[in-house]
Amino acid sequence: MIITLIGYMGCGKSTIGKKLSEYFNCKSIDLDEFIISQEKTTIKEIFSEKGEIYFRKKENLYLKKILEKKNFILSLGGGTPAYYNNMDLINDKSLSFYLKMPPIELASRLIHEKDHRPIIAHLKNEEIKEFISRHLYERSFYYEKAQYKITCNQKSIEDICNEIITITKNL
Ligand SMILES: Nc1ncnc2c1ncn2[C@@H]1O[C@H](COP(=O)(O)OP(=O)(O)OP(=O)(O)O)[C@@H](O)[C@H]1O
Ligand SMILES: O=C(O)C1=C[C@@H](O)[C@@H](O)[C@H](O)C1
Ligand SMILES: [Mg+2]
Repeated sequence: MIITLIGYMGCGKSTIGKKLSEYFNCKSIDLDEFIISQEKTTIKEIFSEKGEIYFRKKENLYLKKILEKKNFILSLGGGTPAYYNNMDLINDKSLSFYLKMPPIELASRLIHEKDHRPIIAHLKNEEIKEFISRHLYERSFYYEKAQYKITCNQKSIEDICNEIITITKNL
């Protein structure tokens, strides 16, 4: 079984992915970390040296490569679903879960962690909330293609993992 976790930056994909992999006793793969290890540089560097289009090409390439494997939890990048035919590939090969969070909560998390996230690094703190609201609205079209949607606001990491586990058990 492959479980993919989808959602905006800061919604908890990496954290939930690691926890679920402990429960299912399988590997957890983080697409951003996979890209960093394969390209031997940071995402920030890729964006500034080679540009976003190069990043999106590599992201699509590594996604396809990872989806050839079996039995793992995959935490996607925040933008992965919005490019190429990535959502079709994801839904074809895995059980996809959208970790849904309101922009206000995402903004309060990301305001402290924006430096290594090139999409928001240039924004002033007071601009972040509005940017995320608009960006999330645009991205939602793709995120909503996930097979399952988990409302994550006000829920603990454990509660979110339990919801995902329950869904997979009832399949
Ligand atoms: N349900 C939760 N309750 C409280 N804190 C959480 C929860 N989920 C995640 N966090 C915290 O929010 C921050 C962002 O989480 P995480 O890095 O897992 O998000 P992400 O979706 O992988 O982000 P990115 O797309 O930038 O990689 C972390 O500091 C994490 O500990
Ligand atoms: O939302 C986005 O477009 C991104 C999210 C991150 O996970 C990284 O994949 C990168 O910083 C781009
Ligand atoms: Mg992450």
